[in-house]
Formats: sequence, structure tokens, C-alpha cells
Amino acid sequence: MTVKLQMLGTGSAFAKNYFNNNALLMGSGYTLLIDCGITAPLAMHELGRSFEEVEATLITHLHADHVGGFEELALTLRHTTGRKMTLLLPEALVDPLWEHTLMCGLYQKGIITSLDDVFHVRPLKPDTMYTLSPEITVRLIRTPHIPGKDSYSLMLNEEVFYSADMTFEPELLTRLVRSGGCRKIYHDCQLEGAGVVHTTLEELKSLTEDIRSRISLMHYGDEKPDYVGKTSGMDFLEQHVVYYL
Ligand SMILES: Nc1ccn([C@@H]2O[C@@H]3COP(=O)(O)O[C@H]3[C@H]2O)c(=O)n1
Ligand SMILES: [Zn+2]
Ligand SMILES: [Zn+2]
Repeated sequence: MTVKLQMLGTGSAFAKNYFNNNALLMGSGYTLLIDCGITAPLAMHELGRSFEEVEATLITHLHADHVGGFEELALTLRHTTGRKMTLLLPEALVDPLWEHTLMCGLYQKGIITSLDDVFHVRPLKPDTMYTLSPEITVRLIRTPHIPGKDSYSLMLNEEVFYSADMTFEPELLTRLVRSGGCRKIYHDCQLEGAGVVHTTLEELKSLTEDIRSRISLMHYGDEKPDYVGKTSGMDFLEQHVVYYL
């Protein structure tokens, strides 16, 4: 079976017409949820999907549009089947996820006192390939987003680059394509204004055609319809559509 990608959402953090930029990666008998933002529970509901169908979740970084749905995910599973979700995350984010993001909402004295009480935690090292299922491998690549904030893009099956939120890294993208065997790039994209913490459309348009032709844009704002046909050949990833990886 070919691996498929379905975006729960393709929106930027504050988009209102699109759900948060989270994805389902589906192989035979294995579904991975990539990031679980504030809107992920509602997006799953609208797709008629349940977190019960997800084997594992993977976190790129600790912003609410990427991790804000984990409290609901954990408590929903706890109060239904009692199953602990497998949580794959960069090792550097394990303590901050609990201490800065989830402890406040999940803590129950003597019952839930650590991440391990609600998840099967599997810390991942960057630059290391992990086999998640017979059809899916993942490798974390640390990429810049906000100073002092760890953020990790993904190399899927060693041929598809899935960006976390990141600032422009033309050398990385060029290297991945020309010598890293990368045939597809899913990239976050800020359509308007200065990039600062994201890569802008103008920056991506400055890449050479051999790189641009592999790029699909995601994590965009509500102004996206105004930019269709104005992206120098890069297409927009659409939420809820199923793509072959
Ligand atoms: N220094 C910062 C930090 C954050 N932000 C905005 O907050 C959002 C958090 O989620 P995101 O998807 O990383 O996008 C960030 C910026 O919109 C920003 O614009 N500048
Ligand atoms: Zn984001
Ligand atoms: Zn972010």
C-alpha cells in the first residue's frame, strides 16, 4: 500500500478559514498524527475520524497550533478506552511539553503527575532515522523558527521533506533536492508581510525551478485564495484532501 497524507488543516496559527496545520500520515494499518493543535479534535470530528484510529502522534514544536489539542486527545482516550497514545517527540521537548504546556491542564494529584501517566513517550534524536511501520520512516531535522525555541522539520521515508514552522533555509532545501534524494517538499508559507518566524512566499519564489516544482505550500493564512496562480508554479496543499506521499 502506498503511504498517504491527509492534512487535518493547512492554516496558519491564526487562520479562521482553515484548521491548524496538522496531518495524518497513513500507511497500511498504521496512522501517524503529525502535530495536534487546538483545532485538531474538531478537524478529526469533521472528517469522521477518531483519535482511536491513530497509532502514534509526532510533535514538531511547542506552539498551540501544533500541540494545543493534546489535552483533549489524552483525556478523551483516558475516559473512553483508557489507552495511552504513543507520543513521538524530539528528546529536547519532552520536559518542556509537560512543564510548559500540558501539566497545568492534565495534572491530578497522585494520579497524573507526569507525561508518562497519559502517554507512551518515545523521545527521538535528531538526524536519526526511525522506522515507525513497515512503510514509514521519519528523521527529525532541526530547523530555525523562533530564537530559543526548538523546532524540527521531518524527512519522511527519506524522500519527502515536511517543514515544521521555519524561516527560509534555501541551502537546506537545495541540498535535500540535489543530493539528498528529496522528491517532494511540503513547506509552511507566509503569504503576506515579513517572514520573521516563517518562510515567505517571496522567499520560496526565489528558489530555482527544480526546487520550486517539488514544493506544495501549507500553513497559510486566510488570504490564500488571492494567491492562487501567483506562486511561480508551487501548488497549495488543501486540507482534508488525501495525497499520495
Ligand atoms: N516572535 C513571534 C512569535 C510568534 N509569532 C506568531 O505566533 C504564532 C505562533 O504559531 P506559529 O504558527 O509559529 O506562527 C506564529 C506567529 O504567527 C510571531 O509572529 N512572532
Ligand atoms: Zn504553526
Ligand atoms: Zn510555530
